[in-house]
Amino acid sequence: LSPTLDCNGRVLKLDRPRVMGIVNVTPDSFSDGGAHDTLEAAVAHGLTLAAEGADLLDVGGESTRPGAAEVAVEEELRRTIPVIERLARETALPISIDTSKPEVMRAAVAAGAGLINDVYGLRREGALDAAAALGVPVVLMHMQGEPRSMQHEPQYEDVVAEVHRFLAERIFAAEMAGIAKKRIVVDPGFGFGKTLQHNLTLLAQLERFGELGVPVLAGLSRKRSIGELTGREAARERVHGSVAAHLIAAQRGARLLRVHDVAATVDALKVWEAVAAQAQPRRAA
Ligand SMILES: Nc1nc2[nH]c(S[C@@H](C(=O)O)c3ccccc3)nc2c(=O)[nH]1
Repeated sequence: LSPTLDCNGRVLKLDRPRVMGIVNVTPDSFSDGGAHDTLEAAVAHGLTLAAEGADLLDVGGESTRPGAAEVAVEEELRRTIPVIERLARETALPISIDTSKPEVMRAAVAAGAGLINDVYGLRREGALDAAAALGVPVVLMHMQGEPRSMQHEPQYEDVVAEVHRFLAERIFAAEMAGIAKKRIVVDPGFGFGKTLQHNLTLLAQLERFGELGVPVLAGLSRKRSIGELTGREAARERVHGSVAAHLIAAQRGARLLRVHDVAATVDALKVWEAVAAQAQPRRAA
């Protein structure tokens, strides 16, 4: 399987695991918090991740922190659109917009974004039609419940089967709305309505999602589960655990890894790729 995604003219090859660098444009991610400072800092951060070897940049304006209040569409636009415009001009990388709102999807693609990354799986009103009309690839992620409530004792009969079924249904819904299957990526949504045990089970059985016939994205970077396993309270001290988790995800078929720490992940994947190339006959160039 060597799919490529045409992201608004910028091609993302998924012939091997690729690194999606996270550019959070939420005031709480840059201490000064002023709008202009936030914009400059976000653009600078995106350029740094590009220099570290990111294959694409994921721009998000809404902190989907559990318990977080919804961000109004105007605020989300104010945060993300200027950053996407600047990054689209200053890097050749594909840019994804991390949003669930159709208005933000439209404005982001107009500003140069080439991929929609929706943690809500295009379930908001108008999202499916907006994504279909925009003609860019989409990431469909599983979430149980809503961001505010998802971590209140999440439960599953069989977490892999239930997440698998949800993603199969979202793929079907997307195809019915006119989104070609070759433009779809799926994601089990680590940390979105899952306990540590659920996340570990999903990672251990990540290959199951390859059965859906579309590329798989994994995003564990600096998440609570990594903190619980390593005892690292501070997010920035979870780099090693995050790299380990993403290497396991790559080993189990993930072709997109959504990470904060691009340089560390790129290095780990270079080691993985060299060995993977040994194991099989010459991989397709
Ligand atoms: N496709 C895809 N998009 C994503 N956006 C995010 S936000 C997440 C974080 O820790 O980055 C997060 C979760 C909860 C609160 C704050 C931030 N996580 C994913 C993911 O796992 N997959």
